[in-house]
Amino acid sequence: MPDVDVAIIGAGAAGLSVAAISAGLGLKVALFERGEMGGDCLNYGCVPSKALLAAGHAAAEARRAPRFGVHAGDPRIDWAGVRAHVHGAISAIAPNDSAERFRGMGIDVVRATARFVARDAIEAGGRRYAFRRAVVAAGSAAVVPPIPGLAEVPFLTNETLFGLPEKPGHLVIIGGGPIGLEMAQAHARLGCRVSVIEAVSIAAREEPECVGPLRAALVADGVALHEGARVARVEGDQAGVAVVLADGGRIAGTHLLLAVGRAPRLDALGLEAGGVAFGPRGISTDLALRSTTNRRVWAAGDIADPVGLGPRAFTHVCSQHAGIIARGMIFRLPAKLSYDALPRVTYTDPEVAQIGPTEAELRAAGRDDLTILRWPLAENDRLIAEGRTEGLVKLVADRKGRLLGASLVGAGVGNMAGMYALMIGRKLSTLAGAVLPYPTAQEAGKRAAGDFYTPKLLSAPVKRAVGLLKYLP
Ligand SMILES: Cc1cc2nc3c(=O)[nH]c(=O)nc-3n(C[C@H](O)[C@H](O)[C@H](O)COP(=O)(O)OP(=O)(O)OC[C@H]3O[C@@H](n4cnc5c(N)ncnc54)[C@H](O)[C@@H]3O)c2cc1C
Ligand SMILES: NC(=O)c1ccc[n+]([C@@H]2O[C@H](COP(=O)([O-])OP(=O)(O)OC[C@H]3O[C@@H](n4cnc5c(N)ncnc54)[C@H](O)[C@@H]3O)[C@@H](O)[C@H]2O)c1
Repeated sequence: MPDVDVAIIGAGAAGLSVAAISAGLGLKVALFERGEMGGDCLNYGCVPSKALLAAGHAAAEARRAPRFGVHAGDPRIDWAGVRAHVHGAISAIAPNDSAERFRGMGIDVVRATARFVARDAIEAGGRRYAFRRAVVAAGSAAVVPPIPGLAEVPFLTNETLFGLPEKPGHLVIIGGGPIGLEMAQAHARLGCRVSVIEAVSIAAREEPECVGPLRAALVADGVALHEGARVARVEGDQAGVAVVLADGGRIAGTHLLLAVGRAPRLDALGLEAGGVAFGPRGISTDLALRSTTNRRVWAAGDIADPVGLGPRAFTHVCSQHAGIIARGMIFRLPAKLSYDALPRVTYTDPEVAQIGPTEAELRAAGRDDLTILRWPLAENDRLIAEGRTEGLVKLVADRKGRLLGASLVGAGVGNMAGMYALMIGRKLSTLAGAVLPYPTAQEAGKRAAGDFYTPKLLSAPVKRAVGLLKYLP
């Protein structure tokens, strides 16, 4: 007889979502967490990084104010105040993810490391829990690459960066993906020297047309970008730490941050004992997020490696996964994961948002029926009024005008991502015909969508028809 209906390993965004749904539907749930409730997003990820960015953006706004005729002087950064804001944001959200709240839902929250000891049993805190179904939501951690010398120098990851008591004098960041870039801009705007060392090019996954404005903004913020740079080794330096490049270059700083990607937390899970197949990218699942080898087990969040799609490390993907698991595991309905309309936003200034695939990804998948529509933000009245005209909206549609992907760059464009996520697969006429409030940045997308129909609307047959219609009474 199983002890619990659902056993969940990990109380991050994914595990908490599955736990709340399962308990809400009356199932007996055990939730295992060895670290902080709320996982990465709350404690070491989205929340502190966005809070730090908010502080950096506030400083940048103060520096920008003279262009409006407003002179507040150069901002003074009080690092203790910045830290208080970051940790205040975590504390304000923490009750939502707390053990007390989840115990209040009737969930057995066990603060211990959990591991499979059989295909239908988990051990944690010295107790064995036989389960009907299990969900592995153990997340991912920062990759520590095999760079010579790294073991001998102090370095930061997302788990230690936000706990740093002192303001870094010169933050050297290895990796120019979303973590590296968000943290580079936040620290630069808060008065730190920042260098980013990127092996390929910054924001390499993003639409190249969107990366240009971001690169220009980072350089304007004073971030030293070293793209196409190969790290040969790291070593101690009188400044703190130095990164030596393969071309002989040397970048010395006070602090080193690693932001070179994520690896699934597969350690300590006893996946072999559970008969749960996994690979270097995570737990192998089908598109219903069910383990390919143990049909009692599902995976959710960063640790899931669904066949053909691969892992995606976003908090909103965790809730998408929870919905898929609820459908398949609890309701026994067909469930199939798709990232066709998945949004993602890098919260730099300007923000970069991608909804669905990029043009390059669609072309690589063999799509040759694409219509590309662009609208520069320089022609948007609201952004002109606010002095933030850099950026663009780029829409990729099929021949019939159905939206396949959208790429945005500009101030605050992340707030528009939801609208495009709803638009994926729909005709652009929905957006072109929508009545949007004036003046808003969203109008740029409506104008881009409208361009799909303009040539048809102004065609000779339509003009002829209008010519005849004018004679009607
Ligand atoms: C700096 C940074 C910024 C980010 N910003 C954003 C953002 O703005 N927007 C966004 O959508 N995403 C963002 N992300 C990604 C987002 O944080 C992750 O996708 C999300 O937190 C993953 O949630 P999860 O539940 O899969 O894993 P986690 O949050 O890592 O939770 C897994 C939990 O499992 C526990 N655990 C692991 N093994 C065991 C075990 N054996 N027994 C018991 N417990 C165990 C861990 O302690 C952990 O608490 C960011 C990430 C980082 C690092
Ligand atoms: N705003 C958001 O939604 C947000 C923010 C932060 C993180 N995240 C999630 O976390 C994930 C991880 O972010 P990340 O930035 O750590 O990883 P990433 O994989 O997105 O980027 C890592 C970068 O490091 C570079 N790199 C790797 N090894 C290197 C080396 N030895 N020297 C120099 N450069 C090297 C890569 O070329 C790549 O550009 C993201 O993919 C995303 O899913 C999301």
